[in-house]
Amino acid sequence: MSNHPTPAPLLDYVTSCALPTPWAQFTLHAFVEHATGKEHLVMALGDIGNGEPVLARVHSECLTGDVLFSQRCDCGAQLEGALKRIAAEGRGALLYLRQEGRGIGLINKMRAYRLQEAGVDTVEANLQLGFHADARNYELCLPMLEQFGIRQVKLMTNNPRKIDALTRLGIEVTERVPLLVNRNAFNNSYLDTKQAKLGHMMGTPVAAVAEDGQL
Ligand SMILES: Nc1nc2c(ncn2[C@@H]2O[C@H](COP(=O)(O)OP(=O)(O)OP(=O)(O)O)[C@@H](O)[C@H]2O)c(=O)[nH]1
Repeated sequence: MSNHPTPAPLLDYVTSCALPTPWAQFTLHAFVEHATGKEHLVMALGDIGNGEPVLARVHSECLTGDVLFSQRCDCGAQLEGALKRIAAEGRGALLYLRQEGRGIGLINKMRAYRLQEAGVDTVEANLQLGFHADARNYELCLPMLEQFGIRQVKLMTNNPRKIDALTRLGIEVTERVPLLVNRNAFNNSYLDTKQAKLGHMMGTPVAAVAEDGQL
């Protein structure tokens, strides 16, 4: 018998409901994180527990982009693009993690935006405020994916850190699906900085989410 105690669970699965969207009727699942009380979500579609790799997105909360239509980032368009792709495939999962502002929160992200308005880039702004360039970790993804029996994902991301993080957690990323959407005059230099300083794989951008969901 092992002397190692079983690690305490990071979060609890709480409940689910139907979530009709313009593209498909998802099931919304809610978890509560023990350490913070934050409510993390999974939008699921189709039979995601059948052992086949699941088209998946790990999406960090961005209230300004996801809800308030901000063009300063690509977050809202990525959220919409990912859901459209899952709907088109008829199967997939979007993990909605409450990691606003790359983990520094909304108010601090707004402070970082003010610094960017004064000329510094998105990474330097975080550092000037005393934060890491990217304060996120992805350990919650493991129990969230395990809840549905998901061990392999086709991950919609441009961020190599997400692929590394999931791989280290024991989730196999069988494929990376680029999510290049909504480069515009307001977020152009932000996206360039992500590529130059955070290692994002930005490839050839397209202007916007296409009507048919093909990105
Ligand atoms: N601190 C900070 N956070 C930002 C800024 N712009 C967007 N964010 C946050 O960054 C997170 C999204 O990160 P991104 O770098 O766009 O994307 P990613 O999640 O790393 O990678 P992808 O999977 O390719 O989208 C969200 O939590 C946003 O709120 C910014 O200028 N400063």
